[in-house]
Amino acid sequence: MPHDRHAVGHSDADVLLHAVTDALLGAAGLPDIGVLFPNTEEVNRGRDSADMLRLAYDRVVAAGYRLANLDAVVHAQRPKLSPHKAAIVDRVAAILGVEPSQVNVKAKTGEGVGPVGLEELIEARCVVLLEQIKT
Ligand SMILES: Nc1ccn([C@@H]2O[C@H](COP(=O)(O)O)[C@@H](O)[C@H]2O)c(=O)n1
Ligand SMILES: C[C@@]1(CO)OP(=O)(O)OP(=O)(O)OC[C@H]1O
Repeated sequence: MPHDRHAVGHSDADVLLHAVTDALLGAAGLPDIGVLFPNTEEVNRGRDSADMLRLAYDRVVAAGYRLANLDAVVHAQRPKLSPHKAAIVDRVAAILGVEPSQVNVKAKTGEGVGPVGLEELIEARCVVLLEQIKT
């Protein structure tokens, strides 16, 4: 999405995909993204977060779970996410190989105050519901 700022990270710093990744891993009782993909390893420099999300979800499935649905919120003063929400949902669903109806993405400004409102950072939170894969 075009913007005059960018997030800083060791990987590609995709805040939303990292939140989704950590929520999936956490719900399955697995180690977090920083343990699976340490920021001390060169292989993870500039790494595509979609790739990490895919691998993390493979771990979740291997642990016996699959996604029922997820709900994420991006806290960002700018840019406006609304025009892009459907594309973001479709992209997250495609990465995970699930239906777009299983993915919900919301956005909140910081109402102009605090680190989000002053555009010092953006953050994302995500909750997921997993179901056990019946064997
Ligand atoms: N980066 C953002 C932030 C918010 N929105 C949408 O704007 C509406 C109002 O947001 P408030 O934080 O003032 O409640 C709301 O519908 C958000 O989804 C956005 O698109 N992009
Ligand atoms: C995934 C990693 C890999 O470098 O990426 P970062 O962009 O540093 O993102 P963050 O979520 O702060 O920490 C986890 C890192 O291990």
